[in-house]
Amino acid sequence: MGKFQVLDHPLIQHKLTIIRDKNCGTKVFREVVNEISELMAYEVSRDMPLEDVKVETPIGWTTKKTLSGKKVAIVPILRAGLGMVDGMLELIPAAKVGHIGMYRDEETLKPVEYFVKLPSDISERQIFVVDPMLATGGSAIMAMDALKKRGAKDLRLVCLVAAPQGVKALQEAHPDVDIYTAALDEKLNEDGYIVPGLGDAGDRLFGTK
Ligand SMILES: O=P(O)(O)OC[C@H]1O[C@H](OP(=O)(O)OP(=O)(O)O)[C@H](O)[C@@H]1O
Ligand SMILES: O=c1cc[nH]c(=O)[nH]1
Ligand SMILES: [Mg+2]
Repeated sequence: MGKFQVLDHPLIQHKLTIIRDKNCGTKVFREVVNEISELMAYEVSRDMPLEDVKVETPIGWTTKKTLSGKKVAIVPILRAGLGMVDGMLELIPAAKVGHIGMYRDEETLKPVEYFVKLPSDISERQIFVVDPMLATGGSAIMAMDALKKRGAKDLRLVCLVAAPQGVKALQEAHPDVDIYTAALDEKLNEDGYIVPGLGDAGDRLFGTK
């Protein structure tokens, strides 16, 4: 089973509370999602492998560490995942960015895929799929299916708020995928929204309804 981790650093918890507030407007929502994503990038990259490298400081030669692992791809699930890309890129600036377009049918809550564009070497990259909300898990599962179909192997999901049902469904469908979230909330309501959650993340990021 993949790792499941709640990244509950005090700064992350504080910032998440700011965007849960229904009176938080689009500008602040977008800025704070960006800040949380940057903090999460720091946490989810903790286990990146290192190797020794020789470096000459102004004082002399030494052997120190440098990143040695796979190259990274950040893959947002459109639209809401886009809000997490810039924050991740702040810390992992050489990452390539793939896109998976998906929306949830409002009646059935089933995801509908409408766009996939990935780096050509996706099978060799460590992949961070980003999406603020893991609700029923349908979108994340379909995104992982789409990635694996195109050769992706090393997959992690980074989200802001997860529902227990979504975590369970994703773990069952893709037991190899690690899941990182800033919060594990209580449940889903009858419309498939996370309770207490933060509402419709895409609408709040982009000012739509
Ligand atoms: O776990 P699930 O039940 O599949 O729900 C989560 C999905 O719902 C939201 O996207 P939405 O369908 O609202 O599309 P949007 O980002 O374009 O608003 C969210 O960003 C996730 O992708
Ligand atoms: O609470 C939820 C559930 C799905 N998608 C959202 O944007 N919010
Ligand atoms: Mg939405």
